[in-house]
Amino acid sequence: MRFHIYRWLVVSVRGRQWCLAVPKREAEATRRRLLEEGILDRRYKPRPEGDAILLPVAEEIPGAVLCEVEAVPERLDLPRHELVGGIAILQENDPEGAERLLSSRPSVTTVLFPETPVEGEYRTRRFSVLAGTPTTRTRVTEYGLRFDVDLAHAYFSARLSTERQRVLGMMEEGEWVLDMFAGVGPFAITLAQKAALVVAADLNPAAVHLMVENIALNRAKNVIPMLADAAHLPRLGFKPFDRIIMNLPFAAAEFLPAAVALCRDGGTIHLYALEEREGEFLPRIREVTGGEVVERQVRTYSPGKWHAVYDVVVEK
Ligand SMILES: C[S@@+](CC[C@H](N)C(=O)[O-])C[C@H]1O[C@@H](n2cnc3c(N)ncnc32)[C@H](O)[C@@H]1O
Repeated sequence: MRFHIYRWLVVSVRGRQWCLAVPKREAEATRRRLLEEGILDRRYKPRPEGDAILLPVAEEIPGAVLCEVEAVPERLDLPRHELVGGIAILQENDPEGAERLLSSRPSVTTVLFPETPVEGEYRTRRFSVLAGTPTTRTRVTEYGLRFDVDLAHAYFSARLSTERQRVLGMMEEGEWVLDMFAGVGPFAITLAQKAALVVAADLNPAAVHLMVENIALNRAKNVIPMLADAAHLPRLGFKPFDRIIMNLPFAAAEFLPAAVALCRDGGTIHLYALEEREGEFLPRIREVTGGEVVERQVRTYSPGKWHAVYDVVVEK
């Protein structure tokens, strides 16, 4: 993600908080992106400064500066959390904070704490229930689509909603799309709105099970779900795809030769990768194609690491 930053340091004695200073015309779109990524610090009020708006952020992300901002009194005592449908995921194991959150937010029915990071081949986490209904299953509404998710059994991130819309915006009507690591189907079902056909594969039976339900829920009749290892897809004799989604940030680069084999000349691959320096995966991409590559930051992952997406035009 790229922000247009006005660089200056606002010095004050109290209430100093990391903020992004963004031009007023971009403030609302940036605020929404930061909110989706769980980076906006809603304990503090954004405020105008000259021709910019200062948006409080929860961590020192690139371009953030220390500013004085006013607290939002009624939210001060709510723990930091990420919302996925009716589930709130806390960053800290705080059962009392979980109860406060549950009673102050009518849309939240369950509060979870992740006992593990995202791990394993299926990219899932283990959770403990801190408050509310003991479940890891919920329904997410995203840009008019509905996705049933089970956070303990299949990967899902609400923080990628803007990214899915970005890719949808790049598409032409009638494209053939392949989602190699489709999870419960959020990319596949979103892109099906413009595609002629979407083939959506995943190795995790629980993810494919939910994807089948989500296809039906959204009446996406042009999505074909598959329980499959992406490595086998080139052997299945598909017509070359116009667009390929590779959202397996820890290992997607290993599948690049398979993706290039499955893509038509002039088609686009969206490769998601976890990186520590800009352009880290460019040499891997250059091993398989010489086409145009545009890289952008999707979201921060941990200090010094971020999720990047490479939009790669395949040249054969
Ligand atoms: C980071 S998740 C992305 C899911 C989905 N695209 C989304 O955005 O919600 C990666 C997915 O890849 C699946 N996966 C891992 N290795 C795979 C493989 N070799 N072939 C197919 N799917 C695989 C996992 O089960 C997981 O659901």
